[in-house]
Amino acid sequence: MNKNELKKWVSVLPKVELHLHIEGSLEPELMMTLAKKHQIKLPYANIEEVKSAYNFDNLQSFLDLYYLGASVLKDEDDFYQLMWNYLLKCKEDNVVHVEIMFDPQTHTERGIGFDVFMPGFKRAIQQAQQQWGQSCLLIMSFLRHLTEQSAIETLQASTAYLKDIIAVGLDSGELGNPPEKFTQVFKMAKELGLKRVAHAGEEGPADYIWGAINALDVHRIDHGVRSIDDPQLIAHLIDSQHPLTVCPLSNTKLKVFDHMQEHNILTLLDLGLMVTVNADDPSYFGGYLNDNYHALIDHLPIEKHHLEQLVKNSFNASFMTTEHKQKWLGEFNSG
Ligand SMILES: Nc1ncnc2[nH]cnc12
Ligand SMILES: [Zn+2]
Repeated sequence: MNKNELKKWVSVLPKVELHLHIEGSLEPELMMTLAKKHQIKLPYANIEEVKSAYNFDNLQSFLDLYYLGASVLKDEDDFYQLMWNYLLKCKEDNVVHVEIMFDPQTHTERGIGFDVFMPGFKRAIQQAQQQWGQSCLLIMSFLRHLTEQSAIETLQASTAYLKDIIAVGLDSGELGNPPEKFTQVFKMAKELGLKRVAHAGEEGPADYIWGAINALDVHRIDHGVRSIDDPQLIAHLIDSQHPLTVCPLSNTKLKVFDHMQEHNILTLLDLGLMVTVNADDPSYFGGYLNDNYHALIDHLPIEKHHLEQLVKNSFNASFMTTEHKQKWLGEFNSG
């Protein structure tokens, strides 16, 4: 298959997305509509100005605009619309199962509680489930630039919605906020029966990946591309098959790699790590899941068997039931 054929083939393949921040799927159009609805002043005159502001030097320069953008989300309908728009993209990209992160503290810090955003998210998810059988799980992510106490309070505030949440995660500014800072709250989450993921080794060192594994007992590492700096860690990840949820367009937009041709995803995959492809914050980084696969096809010497492995890995690395997994992988193997 040539590159165009590979792109078409992967576009229609049933896929899974495991690293997606719902707040990072807020498109400029909805951002401007909601700013107007709630009379919120943003430093952008129009949609073109929003888009042209999306030039980032590093993770923090992105996070500043991401939190600013999220400030337009205020009532239940806003959260419904945000989730609904993303789920429509899943349908378009044939993402049959998705595990979506949301950042409660981005909203609770502004006085907007679980009783506002959770019903909005759930309404959209139920509707997508009913309309086309969309499978969707939610991951509650703690902001690591805030204190562990704030994360504990967030976990406590989520009590009424724990049945709707599959896992906890850890995101926001990585450098200076090692996983060990959140040992206690991850232990509490584990005792509540929640699964665990954490961003590590995106901008931060390989040591933070060890920290996420050893102190937080995570099932998956979000990003993890800096694992390449530590041969012992690479050996461990090959052995343990801890999945890495890699986000190619995000990594180039945030200058983790200067160019897609320098991305190490194929190296990690060929070494035998359990690597997956994801979009992270699609509206900020220029593409949804298919766009991320297409970028790899455009810039790396990636072949059909690599793509098959990446897609299979994301089914295997997901938190869907074994039965559900077997159903999809069975269909995949039978062509
Ligand atoms: N790529 C990313 N890294 C850390 N925190 C985030 N929050 C949203 N996207 C993020
Ligand atoms: Zn992320």
